[in-house]
Amino acid sequence: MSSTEESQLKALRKRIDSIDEKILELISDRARCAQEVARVKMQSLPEGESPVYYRPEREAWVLNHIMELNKGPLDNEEMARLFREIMSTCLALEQPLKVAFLGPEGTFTQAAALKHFGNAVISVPMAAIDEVFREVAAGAVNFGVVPVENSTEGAINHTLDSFMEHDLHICGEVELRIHHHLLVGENTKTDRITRIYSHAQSLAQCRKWLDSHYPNVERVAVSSNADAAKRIKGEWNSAAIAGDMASDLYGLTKLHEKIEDRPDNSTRFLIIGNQEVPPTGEDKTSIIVSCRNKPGALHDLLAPFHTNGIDLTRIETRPSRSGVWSYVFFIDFRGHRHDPLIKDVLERINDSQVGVKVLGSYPKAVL
Ligand SMILES: O=C(O)C(=O)C[C@]1(C(=O)O)C=C[C@@H](O)C=C1
Repeated sequence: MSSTEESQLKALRKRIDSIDEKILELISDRARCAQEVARVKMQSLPEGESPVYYRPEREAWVLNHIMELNKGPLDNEEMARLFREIMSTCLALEQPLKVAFLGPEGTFTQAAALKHFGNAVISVPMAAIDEVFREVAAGAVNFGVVPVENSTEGAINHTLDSFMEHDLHICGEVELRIHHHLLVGENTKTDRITRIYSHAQSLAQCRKWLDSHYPNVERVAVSSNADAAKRIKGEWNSAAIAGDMASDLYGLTKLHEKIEDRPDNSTRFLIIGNQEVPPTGEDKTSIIVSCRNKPGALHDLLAPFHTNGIDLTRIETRPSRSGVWSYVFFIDFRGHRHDPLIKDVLERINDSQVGVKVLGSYPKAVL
């Protein structure tokens, strides 16, 4: 390196050091503000109530605001991710959040939980979707994260069914781009792979790629792709399909990257809790409606949405679990349950159908 380069580097690093010192001071200032916020939340409480530290509507506002102000060179998502982590750490000063997710460690659901809450939360793996619901309902954790739909494979029925059994609120949503990789451990000779493990959904999402690259290799469905990654660590000549988190966690090698059949493969996850979230202006609402099995029932159900100009984003049908109702619709739409037009729709559906349960209104995914 020439002496001119060396002196340029030295000067730039001096500038970086001074900027870092300012950032440090500002982050500490922000953290002290969050501690003050916690104190205010404590003091204004009615008798017997506990403070609500986590405020998804405020977090969505902060992240959207940062993205509006951002002029680069970092792109909006990167900048919001940095602020996501700062807020996560500030919240941990107010209250360390415990978040249950569909485990084991290294699943896409854990990646979604950390994307939504940041890395300062305590994430707790659960063996099944229903266990995540039960853990939240029992108050053992503050929130839960469960997958609800995949762009290639459709609805996650276990999640929809669990909503019928538990009285929990949806407090948020996360969308995650799902990239699958073919992973191997150090004992596997890459030309001798005889088995490929993954979750059934992940095998399905990579079906065409597997058909053309490994048509004669046995595909074994296991309980999660993180479990697949864990298994092959000690096995000879087997591979797993899983994502980055599982690959890093178990120290595996990526033999082929991004092998999902559809490049836009993504999964939507829901945050479940006990808290109702106020409007942000960019919200979604999810409801369950049970209908009588009569001609025109679906038309009658959807008509109020049409007349009030409400944008439906998803509709799923599930068989009803009680013998009384024959089918149940899960409907997502834009807007908040407190918006006048939506209040009106909900009242009209309530009059014409057997039952409506509002699962929650929550900010549209920011990141
Ligand atoms: O504004 C609040 O209510 C806060 O608690 C502060 C803060 C933040 O760090 O900005 C932290 C946690 C909340 O979830 C939202 C925002």
